[in-house]
Amino acid sequence: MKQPGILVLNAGSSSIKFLFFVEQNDDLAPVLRGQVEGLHTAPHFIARDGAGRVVDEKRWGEGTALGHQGAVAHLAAFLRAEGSNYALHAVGHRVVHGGMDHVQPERVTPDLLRSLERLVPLAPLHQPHNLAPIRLLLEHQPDLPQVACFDTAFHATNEDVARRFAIPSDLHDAGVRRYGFHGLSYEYVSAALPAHDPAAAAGKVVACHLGNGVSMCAIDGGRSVANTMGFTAVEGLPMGTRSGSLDPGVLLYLMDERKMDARAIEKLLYSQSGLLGMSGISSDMRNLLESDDPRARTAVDVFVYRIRRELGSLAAAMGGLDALVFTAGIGENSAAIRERVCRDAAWLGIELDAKANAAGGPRISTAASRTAAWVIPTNEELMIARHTRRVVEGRD
Ligand SMILES: Nc1ncnc2c1ncn2[C@@H]1O[C@H](COP(=O)(O)OP(=O)(O)O)[C@@H](O)[C@H]1O
Ligand SMILES: CC(=O)OP(=O)(O)O
Ligand SMILES: [Mg+2]
Repeated sequence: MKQPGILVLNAGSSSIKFLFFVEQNDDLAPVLRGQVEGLHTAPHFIARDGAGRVVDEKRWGEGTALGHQGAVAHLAAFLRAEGSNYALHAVGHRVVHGGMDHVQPERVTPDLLRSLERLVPLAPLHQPHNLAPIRLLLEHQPDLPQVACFDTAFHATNEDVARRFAIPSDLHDAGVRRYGFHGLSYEYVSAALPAHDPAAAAGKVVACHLGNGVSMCAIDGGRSVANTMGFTAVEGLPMGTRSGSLDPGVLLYLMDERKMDARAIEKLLYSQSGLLGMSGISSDMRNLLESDDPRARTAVDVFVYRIRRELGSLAAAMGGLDALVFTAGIGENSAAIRERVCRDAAWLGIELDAKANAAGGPRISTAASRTAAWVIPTNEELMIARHTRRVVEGRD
């Protein structure tokens, strides 16, 4: 008999990541995982089994415009062959923006898809790509259960005061408000923290999702109370290629004096700013940390400085701090960035254990540290698989 499984898709702007989960000891375990990356440059597909062995790989030549549709078609063919021991039971998708109306994982219907399409302008780098495979599957396999899991949903617990921009309230009522993102990552980290630090998990935590997209979240008693990202995933901290927050007056200046239109400003803020824009070298933190170019140093300094300021702000929003948690590509892998952030946070009671930090944690603060610091690798895909199983089967 074929083992039923859940396929999870996390479709980004230039890559599609997938994992195939099956039931194991009451939880879900990945038996296949992989990605198609470089969709617009030199596409590369790689798939591994549960033990990490490469089971399939394909490279397309430089300049091949495989696109999301081509990547999904390749993935479907791979899963038909390699996944023949498994039965595809349901598909779970990461969808970055759920807007005002979608605050928990939902079964996909044509109506839901139409509603999510209206949010494309609020997440131009993510939403169109998140929705493309949903649309394809809805067309070709309408009976296959699909579940959309939203990055915004975890922040639905934020109070009104944390959500409002100080603009006329009719705009707020129309949805121009702060939503917050990386919620699947924060939800996973919150679910994992009690096993490490039950007292902090019941208390006040700031989690730092430092990846290509970067945000920080204040979590009190397991509930999100504030997030550095807002209406779109461009607010807050500087990111790989996104600017983070800037004086709205800059936008008016760019329009009036530089004659830039919305598309040109979008390109500037989403694709040409952040670490890449400041350094002129790379959006990849590894390259900047290795470089001795002063512009690379400036980019890293600004990145760390903004984290320092946001940490104070998020701790203030909760009136205290019991633990700081690092996650995602930079947070999980860069001891140097963690060290700088923790040293800046000494005033909040964090005392770094340099050896533990160099070793990657999980606990990177000393036993005597008043406030704990942890490294907890995120797992957005497992969170999506769990949500998908719950929505489709009505159980956890
Ligand atoms: N060892 C490392 N040191 C510093 N940065 C790292 C390291 N490994 C990965 N990163 C950084 O993590 C970022 C990508 O994070 P990731 O969470 O994988 O992003 P995505 O949002 O694409 O899932 C890149 O800036 C990359 O440079
Ligand atoms: C919401 C967001 O910024 O996502 P990512 O980190 O995948 O770009
Ligand atoms: Mg990410």
